[in-house]
Amino acid sequence: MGAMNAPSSPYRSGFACFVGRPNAGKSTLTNALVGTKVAITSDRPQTTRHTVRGIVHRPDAQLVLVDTPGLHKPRTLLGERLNDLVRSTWAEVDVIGFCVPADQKLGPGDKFIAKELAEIKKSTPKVALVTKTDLVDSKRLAEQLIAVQQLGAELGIEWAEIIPVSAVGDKQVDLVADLLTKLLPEGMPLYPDGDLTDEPEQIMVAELIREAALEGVRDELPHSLAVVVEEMIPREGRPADRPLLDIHANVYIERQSQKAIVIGAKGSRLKHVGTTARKQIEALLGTPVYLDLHVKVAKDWQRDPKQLRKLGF
Ligand SMILES: Nc1nc2c(ncn2[C@@H]2O[C@H](COP(=O)(O)OP(=O)(O)OP(=O)(O)O)[C@@H](O)[C@H]2O)c(=O)[nH]1
Repeated sequence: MGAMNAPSSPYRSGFACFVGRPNAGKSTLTNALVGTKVAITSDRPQTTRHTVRGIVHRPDAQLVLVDTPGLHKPRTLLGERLNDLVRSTWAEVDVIGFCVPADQKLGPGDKFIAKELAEIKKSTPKVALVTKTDLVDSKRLAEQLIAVQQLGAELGIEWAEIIPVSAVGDKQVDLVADLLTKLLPEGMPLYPDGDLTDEPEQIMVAELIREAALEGVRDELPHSLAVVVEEMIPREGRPADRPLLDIHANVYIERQSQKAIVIGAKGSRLKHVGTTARKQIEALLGTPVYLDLHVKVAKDWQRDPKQLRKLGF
């Protein structure tokens, strides 16, 4: 039978990244597509600092999602590095998804990013994703779809697709995967089946600690906190059925005065941060963890290239 039928569609593989202003729903959509929590989401902007990949495996395609930090107006060296990282990621991927939330009018932030997008080579397909459709009625959604269409026309971007999607409401998530994979080049699988992310574990662990340390004090320490996992080693002499992973991590802040905020009265806050992070790390790695946290001052690390390198930027 097979020989007479139209040839089956070729295997496709490649990279996609979602761009959009902070809080546009990029991480949540990545997680919904991959089906497991890989990127760190939060209801506060700019928590995604590292390139985190999620991998969608399909019988006929493999879609590797590269999650970038939000592009923003650089104020510090760190800001510039992040923007460079974003741009170099855009230039390398096979398809770009431009995310705009349905519940907010297009603003200068979206235009700033769309303008950058217009500069990316024509051969890279660009898809517009109107996210969070569960938050609006159909009239508002239609308006947003038109606004996105017009923004593209204004800037000379030809959208390969404009797709409304709700990651939280699980509406059209599969369609997004279908349409993105169709736009990928033909090619072999890039990762072994079953891999969900190639983000090194230490970076994911550091992200979880950073999230916990920022909880509730983001206004006081918005960008001045970095976490480095110094080591992760299985505790020696444990019985095979009761393993324990020792994790030593440093929380870096910029100024001595911020130390008190992180540590709290008699160390109460740091203890809470440690417990919260430990539970999440245990869930991520599937093993009991002993987490040892130290708070250190790295003076003005955002402006110092040597410190930035040490902190992984
Ligand atoms: N109602 C609803 N909320 C959503 C949806 N997708 C994301 N959100 C919420 O919007 C907020 C931001 O989502 P993220 O996925 O962290 O956004 P992001 O674009 O990755 O943000 P940055 O990492 O700051 O760039 C979170 O509170 C999410 O829960 C959705 O489909 N529906």
